[in-house]
Amino acid sequence: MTTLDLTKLPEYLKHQRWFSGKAWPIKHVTVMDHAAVESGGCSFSLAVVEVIYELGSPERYLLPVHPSTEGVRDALESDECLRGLFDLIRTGGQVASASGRVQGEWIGGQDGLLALPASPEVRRLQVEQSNTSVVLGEQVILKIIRKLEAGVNPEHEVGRFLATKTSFRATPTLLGALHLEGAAGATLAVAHRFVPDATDGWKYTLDRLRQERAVGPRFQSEMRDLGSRLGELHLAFASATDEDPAFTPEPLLQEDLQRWSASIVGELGVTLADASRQNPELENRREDLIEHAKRLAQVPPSGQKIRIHGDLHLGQVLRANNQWLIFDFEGEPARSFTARREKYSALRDVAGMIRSFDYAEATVALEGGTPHERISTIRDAFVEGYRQVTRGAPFLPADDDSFDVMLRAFELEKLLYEVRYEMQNRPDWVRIPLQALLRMEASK
Ligand SMILES: Nc1ncnc2c1ncn2[C@@H]1O[C@H](COP(=O)(O)OP(=O)(O)O)[C@@H](O)[C@H]1O
Ligand SMILES: O=P(O)(O)O[C@H]1O[C@H](CO)[C@@H](O[C@H]2O[C@H](CO)[C@@H](O)[C@H](O)[C@H]2O)[C@H](O)[C@H]1O
Repeated sequence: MTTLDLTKLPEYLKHQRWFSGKAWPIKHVTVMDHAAVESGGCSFSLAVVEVIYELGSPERYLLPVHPSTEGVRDALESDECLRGLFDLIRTGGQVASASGRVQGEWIGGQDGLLALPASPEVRRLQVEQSNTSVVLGEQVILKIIRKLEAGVNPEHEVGRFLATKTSFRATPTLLGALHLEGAAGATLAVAHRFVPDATDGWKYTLDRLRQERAVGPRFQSEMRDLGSRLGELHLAFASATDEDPAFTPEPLLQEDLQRWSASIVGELGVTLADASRQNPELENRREDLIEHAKRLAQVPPSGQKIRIHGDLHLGQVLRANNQWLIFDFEGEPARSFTARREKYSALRDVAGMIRSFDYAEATVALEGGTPHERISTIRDAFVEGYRQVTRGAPFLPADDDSFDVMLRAFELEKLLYEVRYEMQNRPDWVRIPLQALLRMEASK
């Protein structure tokens, strides 16, 4: 691309909030594909660049930019350009790129456009994010993905499946997306229905825990509802037919249990080696924790593997109009798209949410509040709601013992992921999963 001064890009990238390679020396940046977009009164370059580091794997980023004398300027600072990108989505428009094309996709039908003016107001979200999200006309939330992954984007794939193939509506509906087709193919942006006056589940739960010394009947019933919504989501995933092979349930085999168990044992080795330096007490728990992980391999196989949320925690649910909505189907950011799209036991999501209750209680305790032992009540209410709607579902283990052993093993797996996540991202928080590891009761 002639108009982009590639020598200026390393400096530009290092100043961007969403650029995750700030700590690594960049060898060079190359353009994989680019398009000249002229839409909604704005013209800019939409480039996909590959950043090659001195060490480590290359990364791809989306750069919607205006070439300028200093190098480049972010085109998303302009409301006109944001509206231009959204226009491509809502009109299903396309623009040729150097080696493929940029293609808009609208699945929201005419209803999705009702009450949305031709030139909607743009409101930027005041959240620290690794993507850029804006609200358009208070109706649509448009997320422009900054760091691109090769392959099928799970957030788009899941949102599309739920919106077009199921009756599950406890999620902000996917309205459309923008894709780059061709050798550097990737989903560049997703548009969902914006839910006004929503509180995220993390804030909502912290407020409840700050206000209530004991878990009152209302909070308990809300947690039961949360469990039921998750159960309904899993029923929706499991309803897939052969038309959607990426979603159709598959039998859960002994070798799946063995593979998952071995992977948790491996993660224990790596994670405890690092974490024991911070808390040597962990070494005394090693054998018990390994036993927990190994019990997973001994469960008699029953049930199915299905698509799951994959990174479920309280920050991935919204509370609006006294209802829970589940969103953000991207999966765990540290895993590849292929790994995030794997079918798994549904209990992995149940375990993820249970871990989040512990985080919420620990956060309130760290603020100076005394822990009130409320977690088991919340957990029981959540699991009860889940079990109520999924009773007899073919994807769940056939007996209660297997359910319990599998759930504990997945809690351990999530705990280990959290220890690694916190050590890398928020070292002050690592004590939350570490304390939980120390508390995990000996395997029976
Ligand atoms: N459809 C929606 N309606 C209302 N608020 C939303 C919606 N989607 C996301 N949000 C808000 O925007 C924040 C960031 O969205 P998210 O999809 O989690 O982006 P990211 O994956 O970049 O973190 C969420 O924490 C939530 O508060
Ligand atoms: O929301 P993301 O998809 O980026 O998920 C990542 O970040 C989460 C933190 O924001 C992290 O979640 C962990 O902290 C939460 C509290 O902030 C807690 O509720 C979760 O239970 C805990 O796992 C998540 O693991 C990570 O993938």
